[in-house]
Amino acid sequence: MSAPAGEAPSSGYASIFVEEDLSTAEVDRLEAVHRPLADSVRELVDATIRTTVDDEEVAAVRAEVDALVARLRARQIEGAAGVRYNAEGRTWSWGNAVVGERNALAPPLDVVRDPDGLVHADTLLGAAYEGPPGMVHGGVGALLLDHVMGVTASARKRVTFTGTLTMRYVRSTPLGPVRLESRIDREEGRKVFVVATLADPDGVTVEAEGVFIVPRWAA
Ligand SMILES: CCCCC/C=C\C/C=C\C/C=C\C/C=C\CCCC(=O)SCCNC(=O)CCNC(=O)[C@H](O)C(C)(C)COP(=O)(O)OP(=O)(O)OC[C@H]1O[C@@H](n2cnc3c(N)ncnc32)[C@H](O)[C@@H]1OP(=O)(O)O
Repeated sequence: MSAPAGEAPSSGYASIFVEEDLSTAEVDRLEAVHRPLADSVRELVDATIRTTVDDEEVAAVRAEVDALVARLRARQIEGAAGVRYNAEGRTWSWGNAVVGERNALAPPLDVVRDPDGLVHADTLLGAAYEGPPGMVHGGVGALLLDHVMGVTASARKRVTFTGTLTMRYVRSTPLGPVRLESRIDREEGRKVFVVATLADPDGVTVEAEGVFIVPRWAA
């Protein structure tokens, strides 16, 4: 996708960075209403994978789930949730694949930025994130690292995009509690070099390096 220098691409990003006339209190209130629904759907995903109830019960549950989907679809937005912000500088991206408050596919992940520049997040990866038996899918590790590293690079509210991401899978990551840690290594012009790790309780399982770029149109 290319755009004239200094402008956001005309399709795609420009239309998803939307300013909305919604107070921060109202955004917080809506999140408090919708987050528990995503939590329940996350439970549904886990239960769908692990259930051993009989065939008739599976069919009956499916009918109920289909009915619930129809109720939610009674009123919905067009397309994806996008990235929105208000006049107070509050941003929200409810569909984000890693931290979307309404996204049950996203593991519950709170990203914390320490004053010394360390960005970290703890989460619990269950059956829905499996790759090798009992282990975290390599792509899921990359997904979480990409996001946490992107947040790290986007310090001071600048926009960065992942340019190049390199992973070294040191050993398999068992499903269960994991911790991500990330920090800026150095900066060169619009390029931000970030280093990060994914770890289980016994130590580092994946080492990552990434080049995150402030796009020409956002510089
Ligand atoms: C993504 C949504 C972000 C939402 C942000 C919202 C709010 C902001 C607040 C907080 C942010 C919070 C969280 C961040 C969230 C998530 C992280 C997830 C990140 C992603 O999920 S993001 C999606 C995947 N990502 C893409 O979809 C990128 C597609 N791509 C492009 O959009 C362009 O390709 C771009 C922008 C990469 C470059 O375009 P450009 O025109 O600006 O670059 P240009 O050519 O001028 O190069 C300038 C210098 O970068 C070097 N360079 C160029 N490309 C490189 C590459 N790929 N690797 C290494 N170095 C590269 C050149 O070699 C030159 O280096 P030198 O100056 O030394 O010569």
